[in-house]
Amino acid sequence: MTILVAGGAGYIGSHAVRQLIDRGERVVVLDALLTGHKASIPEAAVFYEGDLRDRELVERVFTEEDIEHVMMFAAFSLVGESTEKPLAYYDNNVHGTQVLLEAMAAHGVSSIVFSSTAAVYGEPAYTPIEESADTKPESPYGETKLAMEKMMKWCEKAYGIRYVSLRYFNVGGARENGEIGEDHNPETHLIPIILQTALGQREHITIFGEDYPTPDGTCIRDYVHVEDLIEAHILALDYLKRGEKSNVFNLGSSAGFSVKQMIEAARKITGCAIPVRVGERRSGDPAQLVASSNRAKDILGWNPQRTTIDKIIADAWNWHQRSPNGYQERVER
Ligand SMILES: NC(=O)c1ccc[n+]([C@@H]2O[C@H](COP(=O)([O-])OP(=O)(O)OC[C@H]3O[C@@H](n4cnc5c(N)ncnc54)[C@H](O)[C@@H]3O)[C@@H](O)[C@H]2O)c1
Ligand SMILES: O=c1ccn([C@@H]2O[C@H](COP(=O)(O)OP(=O)(O)O[C@H]3O[C@H](CO)[C@@H](O)[C@H](O)[C@H]3O)[C@@H](O)[C@H]2O)c(=O)[nH]1
Repeated sequence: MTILVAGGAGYIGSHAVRQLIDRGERVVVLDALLTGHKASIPEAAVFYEGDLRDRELVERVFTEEDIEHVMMFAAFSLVGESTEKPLAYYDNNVHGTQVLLEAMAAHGVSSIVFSSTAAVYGEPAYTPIEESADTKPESPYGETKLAMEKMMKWCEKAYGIRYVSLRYFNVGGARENGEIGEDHNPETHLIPIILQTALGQREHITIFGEDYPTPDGTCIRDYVHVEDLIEAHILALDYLKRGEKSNVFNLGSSAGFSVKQMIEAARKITGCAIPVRVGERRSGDPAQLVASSNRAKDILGWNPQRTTIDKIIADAWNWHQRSPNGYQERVER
C-alpha cells in the first residue's frame, strides 16, 4: 500500500512522512518546494518534485505509483499574506486541491486526510471551539480552507471519496531527535521567532498588540505538538481504512496561552533573555483561539502525550540549536 503525501517536504508534512515510514508504510512525496525543503525528505520516501496544479504530473504520479490513500498538506498558509495575495491563495489552495481530487476520482483512490485550520472559524462566539461552531473565516486563507473542505464534501457525494478534515490550531515543536523541524523563510510563526531571538539571530521579538481583551492583553492561542498532530493523522487514516464516514476534527490542547506566556516559558527553557518590543496588532488575528478536541479523543482515540508548552518549546529549541540556519547547511539527498 502506498500513501501519497502532498506537501511532504514542508514543516508538518515532513513529520508525517517520518512517522509513516516508521510504521512501515510506502510513502510517495509530491512537493513543489515552494516553502518546503528537499533535505527534509528521507531516502526511504519516493520524491516527485512538482506542483499539484500540474495535471500531467499529478496524473503521472497516480499512474506510476500504486496510491491507495492521500495525506494532503500542500497549501499556502499564512493569514496575513493571504489578505495581500488572495488570488494566489485561491489558485494554490483551491485549484491544487481540485487537481488532486480529480486524479483521485479518476484512479479510484477513495480516502484523504486533509490539513484544515482553526482559521475556518474566524472570531469564535465561544471557547473552547467545537467542530459544530459557525465557520466564518476572516481571511482569504481561512476561506480557501473552508472551500477545500466543501469541495471534498461534494466529491464524496459524487465520487465516493471519503475524507477526514483535521482543523489544526497552532502547531509547534519538532521531532524529538531534532533531525527535522520548522524552517520557513521568511519566518512568521511565534515559536520559531521567539527561539531565533533566544539564539541572538534577532535583536528582539515584536508582540503584535497588547490591547486585546485577554488577561495580559496579548493574543491567546492553543498550541499542539507536531508529533501528536501527526499521530492524529495516522489515527484518521486508520479510521478511513476501517470504512468509517467522513468527519471533521479539531486538533488542539484545549488550553490557551498568551504571547507573553509563551515568551516567558521560552525564557525559562532556554535560559536566554529574549528581548521584547510591543508593536501594533497584526491584521486578521483573533484575540483568542482555543479548541475543544474531545471529538478527536472520543472518535479517533487521540491521546496527545507531548502537547505541553514546555515540551513543544523544548523540542523546537533542540531543533533550532542543532540547525540554527534550518536546512540551509544540510546535505541534500
Ligand atoms: N503551521 C501551522 O500552525 C498550521 C496550522 C493550521 C493548519 N496548517 C496547515 O498545515 C499544512 C502544512 O503546514 P506547514 O506549516 O507544514 O506549511 P509548509 O509551508 O511548511 O508546508 C507546505 C508544503 O506544501 C508544499 N506546497 C505548497 N503548495 C504546493 C503545490 N501547489 N504543489 C506542491 N507542493 C506544494 C510546499 O512546498 C511545502 O513543502 C498547510 O496546509 C497549512 O494550511 C498549518
Ligand atoms: O512575531 C510575532 C509572531 C506572532 N505573534 C503572535 O503570536 C500568535 C501566533 O501567531 P503565529 O505563530 O503567526 O500563528 P497564527 O497566526 O495564529 O496562525 C497559525 O495557526 C493557525 C491556526 O490557529 C493556522 O491556521 C495558521 O496556518 C498558522 O500559521 C498571534 O497572536 C500573533 O499575533 C507575535 O506577537 N509576534
